[in-house]
Amino acid sequence: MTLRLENLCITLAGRVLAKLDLTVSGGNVLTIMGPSGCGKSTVLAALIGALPPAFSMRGRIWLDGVDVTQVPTHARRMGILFQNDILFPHMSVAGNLGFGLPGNVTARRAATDAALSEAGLPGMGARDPATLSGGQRARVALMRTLLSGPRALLLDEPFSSLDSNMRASMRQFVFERATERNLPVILVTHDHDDARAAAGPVINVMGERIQL
Ligand SMILES: Nc1ncnc2c1ncn2[C@@H]1O[C@H](COP(=O)(O)OP(=O)(O)OP(=O)(O)O)[C@@H](O)[C@H]1O
Repeated sequence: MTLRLENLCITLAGRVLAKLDLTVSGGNVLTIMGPSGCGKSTVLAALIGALPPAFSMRGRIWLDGVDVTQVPTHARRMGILFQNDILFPHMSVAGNLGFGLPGNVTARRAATDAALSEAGLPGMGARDPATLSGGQRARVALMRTLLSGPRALLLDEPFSSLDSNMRASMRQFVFERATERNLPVILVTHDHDDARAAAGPVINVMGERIQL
């Protein structure tokens, strides 16, 4: 799968905030870094089709050769993961994983069981998410996103609430899942170790290369 940002230009009050023209192919990670407030999260909001009204955008967004610029968020199939991604507290782990999944009970059960195993949590579907560790919750949040069948994965500081050991293993877990599924990934981070581990190009919101 391929994600292409064609001459994307995002403005806020007449000022250019971000300018990107690039392609990310499946299994590759593009990292966006830059100071607080420079527009990193705004770029991701534009990609999922949820740009706040204060901003305007020109250019096109392509997923696998399909122009999704005007496709509404729910139909766009961009998976996004945030820092401190919240699992629904009133649902079990399996309930979280199966939320919104199509198919009958048996099909949903099979999908959530497979996701639990992949997350290293086999048989833990009935658990209350509050009883999981931070790393376990992060893996469930990723698997929930992946179960929705995204065609690209956007990561907004998804590792920053984890301690450094957990952070390294979660990074590896996320990048492996994305590679297996051939998903293009855009990672927003402040962390140089994250950027190095991503092993792809590192740019700012103007598309300029950053040397680590
Ligand atoms: N809904 C909004 N309406 C108007 N301006 C906004 C809105 N959301 C963010 N901004 C402004 O847009 C700019 C970019 O914000 P954004 O959240 O994309 O930055 P960021 O690079 O992700 O920052 P951080 O690293 O702190 O998360 C900032 O100047 C911010 O104040």
